[in-house]
Amino acid sequence: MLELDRVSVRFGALAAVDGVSLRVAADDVLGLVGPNGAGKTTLFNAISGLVRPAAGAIRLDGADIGRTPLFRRARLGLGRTFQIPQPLHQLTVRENLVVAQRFGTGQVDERRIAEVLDFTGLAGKAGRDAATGLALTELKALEVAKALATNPRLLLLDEVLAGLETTAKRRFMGMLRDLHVRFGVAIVIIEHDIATIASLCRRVAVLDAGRLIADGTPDEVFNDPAVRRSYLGPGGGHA
Ligand SMILES: Nc1ncnc2c1ncn2[C@@H]1O[C@H](COP(=O)(O)OP(=O)(O)OP(=O)(O)O)[C@@H](O)[C@H]1O
Repeated sequence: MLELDRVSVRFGALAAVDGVSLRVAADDVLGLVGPNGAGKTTLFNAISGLVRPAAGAIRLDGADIGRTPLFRRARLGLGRTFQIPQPLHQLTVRENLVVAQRFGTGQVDERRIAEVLDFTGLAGKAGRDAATGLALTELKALEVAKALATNPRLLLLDEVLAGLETTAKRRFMGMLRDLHVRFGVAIVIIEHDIATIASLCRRVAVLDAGRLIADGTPDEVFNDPAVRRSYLGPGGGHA
């Protein structure tokens, strides 16, 4: 469904994303990993329309969306979350979903919102102030809920699991697996923890200094000498 063809993003002299070609299929759960500053978030920004690539093509279902505005990409089925949850201040959880849904679909679908609140475990918190009334796990769930409210076919998840303690992380991973099956959404997830990626994803892509250096099953990728050198360090230990 999504095809990146030699995509590059530059900030001045820095090639933050450097000639990346990658395909994501409708049934993929793809892990995107790499050291800090490798270009993962920038790649998400290019796909979702927050930054414009200096070169290369981004295609969704074969159509070039490289110059398509952000909201239109959302309406084509691209959903994303942000690394640092930023709910709208002075709006409730439910109102945050309404705003996100209106942006991403152009309308408000109460049934979908109720379904998403229920699915993400936020139904009991729907009336809370989203910026001040939620714990970290709930804030992360709200990020996913906002994206889900827009009926995405592909969800880009930027470190949604980071900072969660073990039990909450396990529950959250279960929710992501269910989401993939129940809503038929393809997932690309940025995550630093290798064990998490290996358990959640059938496929892993590795970025290093803006370049894609590996793309395969977790087994293939994490045993690739180039990945071990660059991502895991010279000793091959955990990052
Ligand atoms: N708006 C910007 N202006 C200038 N440089 C930027 C900008 N955004 C990102 N960069 C730089 O681009 C490179 C890639 O950053 P990016 O945030 O995409 O990496 P990342 O792999 O997501 O890192 P992390 O794992 O730390 O989140 C870094 O060197 C970063 O400093």
